[in-house]
Amino acid sequence: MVIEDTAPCAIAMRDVRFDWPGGQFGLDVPAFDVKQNETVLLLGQSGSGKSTLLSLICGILAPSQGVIQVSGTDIGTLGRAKRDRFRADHIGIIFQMFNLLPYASALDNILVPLRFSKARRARVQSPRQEALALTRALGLPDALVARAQASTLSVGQQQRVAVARAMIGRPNVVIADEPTSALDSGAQEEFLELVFGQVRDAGAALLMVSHDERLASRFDRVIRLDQIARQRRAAAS
Ligand SMILES: Nc1ncnc2c1ncn2[C@@H]1O[C@H](COP(=O)(O)OP(=O)(O)OP(=O)(O)O)[C@@H](O)[C@H]1O
Repeated sequence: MVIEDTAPCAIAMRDVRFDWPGGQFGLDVPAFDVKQNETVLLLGQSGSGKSTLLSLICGILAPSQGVIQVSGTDIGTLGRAKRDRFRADHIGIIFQMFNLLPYASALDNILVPLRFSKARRARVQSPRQEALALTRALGLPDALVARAQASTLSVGQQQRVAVARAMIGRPNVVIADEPTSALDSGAQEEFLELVFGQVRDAGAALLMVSHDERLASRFDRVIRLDQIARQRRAAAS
Protein backbone atom coordinates (compact mmCIF):
# COMPACT_ATOMS: atom_id res chain seq x y z
CA MET A 1 0.00 0.00 0.00
CA VAL A 2 1.19 3.54 -0.78
CA ILE A 3 0.08 6.37 1.47
CA GLU A 4 -1.29 9.19 -0.69
CA ASP A 5 -0.10 12.79 -0.37
CA THR A 6 3.07 11.95 1.57
CA ALA A 7 5.60 12.92 -1.11
CA PRO A 8 7.37 15.48 1.10
CA CYS A 9 7.31 13.08 4.08
CA ALA A 10 10.44 11.33 5.28
CA ILE A 11 8.35 9.24 7.69
CA ALA A 12 4.64 8.42 7.39
CA MET A 13 2.75 6.00 9.63
CA ARG A 14 -0.91 4.98 9.22
CA ASP A 15 -3.04 2.73 11.44
CA VAL A 16 0.01 1.02 12.92
CA ARG A 17 -0.42 -1.57 15.63
CA PHE A 18 2.35 -3.28 17.56
CA ASP A 19 2.32 -5.60 20.59
CA TRP A 20 5.35 -6.77 22.49
CA PRO A 21 5.37 -10.58 22.87
CA GLY A 22 3.82 -11.45 26.21
CA GLY A 23 1.11 -8.85 25.70
CA GLN A 24 2.21 -6.52 28.51
CA PHE A 25 2.44 -3.48 26.27
CA GLY A 26 1.16 -2.41 22.87
CA LEU A 27 1.09 0.74 20.79
CA ASP A 28 -1.46 2.05 18.24
CA VAL A 29 -0.41 4.90 15.96
CA PRO A 30 -3.30 6.16 13.80
CA ALA A 31 -1.27 8.76 11.86
CA PHE A 32 2.17 10.27 12.26
CA ASP A 33 4.28 12.12 9.67
CA VAL A 34 7.71 13.78 9.66
CA LYS A 35 8.45 15.91 6.59
CA GLN A 36 11.76 15.96 4.77
CA ASN A 37 13.97 18.71 6.27
CA GLU A 38 11.85 18.80 9.42
CA THR A 39 13.23 18.49 12.95
CA VAL A 40 10.80 16.87 15.39
CA LEU A 41 11.20 16.30 19.11
CA LEU A 42 9.14 13.43 20.52
CA LEU A 43 8.57 13.75 24.25
CA GLY A 44 7.19 11.10 26.57
CA GLN A 45 7.63 9.63 30.01
CA SER A 46 9.83 6.66 30.72
CA GLY A 47 8.15 3.45 29.61
CA SER A 48 5.61 5.23 27.42
CA GLY A 49 6.81 3.54 24.22
CA LYS A 50 9.16 6.06 22.60
CA SER A 51 11.93 3.55 21.87
CA THR A 52 9.34 1.06 20.63
CA LEU A 53 8.09 3.68 18.14
CA LEU A 54 11.64 4.44 16.95
CA SER A 55 12.36 0.72 16.52
CA LEU A 56 9.24 0.43 14.33
CA ILE A 57 10.34 3.38 12.19
CA CYS A 58 13.85 1.93 11.88
CA GLY A 59 12.44 -1.48 10.91
CA ILE A 60 14.02 -3.18 13.92
CA LEU A 61 10.49 -4.19 14.95
CA ALA A 62 7.68 -5.03 12.50
CA PRO A 63 4.08 -3.90 13.10
CA SER A 64 1.27 -6.46 13.16
CA GLN A 65 -0.82 -4.09 11.04
CA GLY A 66 -0.66 -0.72 9.31
CA VAL A 67 1.83 1.08 7.10
CA ILE A 68 5.22 2.56 8.00
CA GLN A 69 6.68 4.45 5.06
CA VAL A 70 10.25 5.76 5.28
CA SER A 71 11.56 7.82 2.36
CA GLY A 72 8.66 6.51 0.27
CA THR A 73 9.21 2.79 1.01
CA ASP A 74 6.65 0.77 2.95
CA ILE A 75 9.13 -1.00 5.22
CA GLY A 76 6.41 -3.33 6.56
CA THR A 77 6.37 -5.11 3.18
CA LEU A 78 10.08 -5.95 3.51
CA GLY A 79 11.39 -9.11 5.16
CA ARG A 80 13.84 -8.79 8.03
CA ALA A 81 17.01 -8.87 5.90
CA LYS A 82 15.64 -6.22 3.51
CA ARG A 83 14.57 -4.05 6.42
CA ASP A 84 18.11 -4.29 7.81
CA ARG A 85 19.48 -3.29 4.41
CA PHE A 86 16.99 -0.45 4.10
CA ARG A 87 17.94 0.87 7.55
CA ALA A 88 21.65 0.79 6.68
CA ASP A 89 21.00 2.56 3.36
CA HIS A 90 18.63 5.31 4.50
CA ILE A 91 18.66 5.91 8.25
CA GLY A 92 21.33 7.46 10.45
CA ILE A 93 20.91 6.39 14.06
CA ILE A 94 22.32 8.05 17.19
CA PHE A 95 21.88 5.83 20.22
CA GLN A 96 21.45 6.84 23.83
CA MET A 97 24.83 5.41 24.89
CA PHE A 98 26.39 6.05 21.44
CA ASN A 99 27.16 2.28 21.04
CA LEU A 100 30.67 2.74 19.64
CA LEU A 101 32.92 -0.27 19.08
CA PRO A 102 35.26 0.27 22.06
CA TYR A 103 38.50 -1.16 20.62
CA ALA A 104 38.12 0.31 17.13
CA SER A 105 39.43 3.75 16.28
CA ALA A 106 37.02 6.67 16.05
CA LEU A 107 37.57 6.63 12.28
CA ASP A 108 36.73 2.94 11.94
CA ASN A 109 33.59 3.50 14.01
CA ILE A 110 32.49 6.28 11.67
CA LEU A 111 33.08 4.07 8.62
CA VAL A 112 30.96 1.17 9.96
CA PRO A 113 27.70 2.20 8.17
CA LEU A 114 29.53 2.19 4.82
CA ARG A 115 30.58 -1.44 5.42
CA PHE A 116 26.93 -2.41 5.82
CA SER A 117 25.49 -0.38 2.95
CA LYS A 118 26.62 -0.28 -0.66
CA ALA A 119 24.12 2.52 -1.35
CA ARG A 120 25.58 4.66 1.41
CA ARG A 121 29.10 3.79 0.31
CA ALA A 122 28.19 4.91 -3.23
CA ARG A 123 27.24 8.36 -1.91
CA VAL A 124 30.76 8.86 -0.52
CA GLN A 125 33.66 9.57 -2.86
CA SER A 126 36.48 9.05 -0.38
CA PRO A 127 35.34 7.46 2.91
CA ARG A 128 38.35 8.50 4.96
CA GLN A 129 38.31 12.10 3.67
CA GLU A 130 34.56 12.39 4.19
CA ALA A 131 34.81 11.00 7.74
CA LEU A 132 37.58 13.47 8.56
CA ALA A 133 35.62 16.35 7.02
CA LEU A 134 32.71 15.46 9.30
CA THR A 135 34.86 15.17 12.42
CA ARG A 136 36.65 18.44 11.63
CA ALA A 137 33.26 20.13 11.34
CA LEU A 138 32.42 18.57 14.69
CA GLY A 139 35.64 19.87 16.26
CA LEU A 140 37.72 16.68 16.57
CA PRO A 141 41.42 16.67 15.61
CA ASP A 142 42.41 14.31 12.76
CA ALA A 143 45.09 12.52 14.80
CA LEU A 144 42.63 11.67 17.54
CA VAL A 145 40.04 10.40 15.04
CA ALA A 146 42.55 8.26 13.14
CA ARG A 147 44.36 6.77 16.14
CA ALA A 148 42.41 6.91 19.40
CA GLN A 149 40.37 3.87 20.42
CA ALA A 150 36.75 4.86 20.99
CA SER A 151 36.91 3.63 24.60
CA THR A 152 39.60 6.22 25.41
CA LEU A 153 37.49 9.18 24.25
CA SER A 154 35.59 11.52 26.56
CA VAL A 155 31.78 11.41 26.47
CA GLY A 156 31.78 14.67 24.49
CA GLN A 157 34.19 13.21 21.94
CA GLN A 158 32.19 9.98 21.73
CA GLN A 159 29.01 11.91 20.97
CA ARG A 160 30.76 13.68 18.10
CA VAL A 161 31.95 10.35 16.70
CA ALA A 162 28.38 9.04 17.04
CA VAL A 163 27.04 12.04 15.08
CA ALA A 164 29.65 11.57 12.34
CA ARG A 165 28.80 7.83 12.14
CA ALA A 166 25.09 8.64 11.81
CA MET A 167 25.68 11.28 9.13
CA ILE A 168 28.28 9.63 6.89
CA GLY A 169 26.84 8.90 3.44
CA ARG A 170 24.09 11.49 4.01
CA PRO A 171 21.09 9.45 5.16
CA ASN A 172 17.82 11.28 4.57
CA VAL A 173 16.36 10.27 7.92
CA VAL A 174 18.19 10.68 11.24
CA ILE A 175 16.80 9.03 14.36
CA ALA A 176 18.18 9.91 17.79
CA ASP A 177 17.09 8.10 20.96
CA GLU A 178 17.75 10.26 24.03
CA PRO A 179 21.24 11.19 22.81
CA THR A 180 21.60 13.99 25.35
CA SER A 181 20.65 12.08 28.48
CA ALA A 182 24.27 11.52 29.57
CA LEU A 183 25.22 15.18 29.07
CA ASP A 184 25.03 18.27 31.27
CA SER A 185 23.00 21.20 29.94
CA GLY A 186 25.97 23.06 28.37
CA ALA A 187 27.08 19.92 26.56
CA GLN A 188 23.47 19.24 25.50
CA GLU A 189 23.26 22.64 23.79
CA GLU A 190 26.54 22.08 22.01
CA PHE A 191 25.54 18.58 20.95
CA LEU A 192 22.20 19.77 19.52
CA GLU A 193 23.99 22.53 17.63
CA LEU A 194 26.24 19.92 16.01
CA VAL A 195 23.40 17.56 15.14
CA PHE A 196 21.23 20.33 13.70
CA GLY A 197 24.10 21.68 11.59
CA GLN A 198 24.81 18.24 10.13
CA VAL A 199 21.16 17.39 9.58
CA ARG A 200 20.59 20.69 7.76
CA ASP A 201 23.67 20.19 5.58
CA ALA A 202 22.39 16.75 4.58
CA GLY A 203 18.81 18.02 4.00
CA ALA A 204 17.67 15.21 6.29
CA ALA A 205 14.68 14.81 8.59
CA LEU A 206 15.47 14.49 12.29
CA LEU A 207 13.30 12.66 14.79
CA MET A 208 14.72 12.89 18.30
CA VAL A 209 13.25 11.27 21.38
CA SER A 210 13.64 12.70 24.84
CA HIS A 211 11.88 13.14 28.14
CA ASP A 212 13.57 16.56 28.55
CA GLU A 213 11.16 19.40 27.67
CA ARG A 214 13.96 21.98 27.86
CA LEU A 215 15.15 20.90 24.40
CA ALA A 216 11.82 21.87 22.81
CA SER A 217 12.59 25.40 21.58
CA ARG A 218 15.22 24.13 19.16
CA PHE A 219 12.90 21.98 17.06
CA ASP A 220 10.48 22.77 14.21
CA ARG A 221 7.83 20.69 15.96
CA VAL A 222 7.37 19.13 19.37
CA ILE A 223 4.93 16.31 19.99
CA ARG A 224 4.07 14.11 22.94
CA LEU A 225 3.83 10.41 22.38
CA ASP A 226 0.27 10.35 23.75
CA GLN A 227 -0.78 12.86 21.04
CA ILE A 228 0.07 10.40 18.28
CA ALA A 229 -0.12 6.98 19.94
CA ARG A 230 -2.44 5.05 22.19
CA GLN A 231 -0.74 2.77 24.66
CA ARG A 232 -2.23 -0.60 25.61
CA ARG A 233 -1.14 -2.13 28.89
CA ALA A 234 -2.22 -5.49 30.27
CA ALA A 235 -4.17 -5.04 33.51
CA ALA A 236 -2.09 -6.07 36.54
CA SER A 237 -3.40 -9.38 37.97
N1 LIG B 1 12.06 -6.30 24.70
C1 LIG B 1 10.85 -6.10 25.25
N2 LIG B 1 10.03 -7.14 25.49
C2 LIG B 1 8.78 -6.97 26.00
N3 LIG B 1 8.28 -5.76 26.34
C3 LIG B 1 9.06 -4.68 26.14
C4 LIG B 1 10.37 -4.79 25.58
N4 LIG B 1 10.92 -3.54 25.50
C5 LIG B 1 9.98 -2.70 25.96
N5 LIG B 1 8.87 -3.37 26.35
C6 LIG B 1 7.62 -2.80 26.88
O1 LIG B 1 7.35 -1.61 26.18
C7 LIG B 1 7.10 -0.56 27.11
C8 LIG B 1 7.64 0.73 26.50
O2 LIG B 1 9.07 0.65 26.45
P1 LIG B 1 9.97 1.70 25.64
O3 LIG B 1 11.38 1.32 25.88
O4 LIG B 1 9.47 1.78 24.25
O5 LIG B 1 9.59 3.05 26.42
P2 LIG B 1 10.37 4.45 26.43
O6 LIG B 1 9.31 5.49 26.41
O7 LIG B 1 11.38 4.47 25.34
O8 LIG B 1 11.08 4.40 27.85
P3 LIG B 1 12.46 5.09 28.34
O9 LIG B 1 12.24 6.59 28.24
O10 LIG B 1 12.57 4.62 29.77
O11 LIG B 1 13.56 4.58 27.45
C9 LIG B 1 7.78 -0.97 28.41
O12 LIG B 1 7.07 -0.49 29.51
C10 LIG B 1 7.72 -2.47 28.35
O13 LIG B 1 6.48 -2.89 28.95
